[in-house]
Amino acid sequence: MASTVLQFRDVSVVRDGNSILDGVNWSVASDERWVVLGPNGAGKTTLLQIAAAAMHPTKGEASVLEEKLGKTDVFELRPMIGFASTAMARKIPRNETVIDTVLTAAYSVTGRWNEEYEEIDTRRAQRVLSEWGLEGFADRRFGSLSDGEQKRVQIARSVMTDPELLLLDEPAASLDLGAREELVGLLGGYAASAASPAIVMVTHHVEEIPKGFTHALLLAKGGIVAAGPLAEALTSETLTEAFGIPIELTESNGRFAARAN
Ligand SMILES: Nc1ncnc2c1ncn2[C@@H]1O[C@H](COP(=O)(O)OP(=O)(O)OP(=O)(O)O)[C@@H](O)[C@H]1O
Repeated sequence: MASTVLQFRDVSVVRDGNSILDGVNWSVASDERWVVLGPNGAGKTTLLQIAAAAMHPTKGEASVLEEKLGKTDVFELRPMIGFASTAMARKIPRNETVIDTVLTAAYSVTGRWNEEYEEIDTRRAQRVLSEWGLEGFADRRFGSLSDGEQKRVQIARSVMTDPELLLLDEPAASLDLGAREELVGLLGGYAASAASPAIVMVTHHVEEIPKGFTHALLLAKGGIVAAGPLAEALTSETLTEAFGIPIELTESNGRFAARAN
């Protein structure tokens, strides 16, 4: 049976007197795959920071994996959350090998030092690499990889610990068309598996929504414009409202495209 992995009740985040998030009510179940869309500055990354137990709401209440933030040890919670973002990627040493980049997730560190890894960890890291199309890359240096390969390593790292919640902040940003399609295809396969955790992916482009994603959250100015099953929450009307320009959304075979109308 599905459990609730995220529960936001009236969540607000205030910085310098400005509401970055304003009264957000949102819940995510373990079998759901969410895309989060909205204009620059809408609060998407802030929302993801709370979901990652990396930030507390200023007001309201947020539960992550059924633990209330502020009343739980976030250091116990975080290993159960996979998080891939550009900020995270910046912490990975350029000369780290790909296998160590993935393996070190087991200790929540970046940069291998003196940790001891079990054979089972190494085997799991190798399996995860092959699942993300990275066979043969284990001994390559992270800094020598293409953007597309680096993005896949970051995701492989974030699923290494078998998380119960996977957060992806713009995983396809800066990728060329081929690399994007490869990544979106892999994410679609991952999303379709019942063994995969709940997924929340922030993106700027509806073209990057993989097949198999089930729900959408549209944010604007820190508030929710629409939230729910994809077919209801992601429409020309909701995109038009969120972005403040007339937008036409089209769908073909489970993939989306959008342009100004
Ligand atoms: N620590 C902070 N202090 C003041 N303002 C902040 C702080 N962190 C974020 N903001 C502001 O809050 C707003 C929302 O930021 P956030 O990064 O969550 O938006 P976003 O939707 O992810 O934007 P983008 O699509 O550009 O990445 C922005 O206007 C940002 O400048």
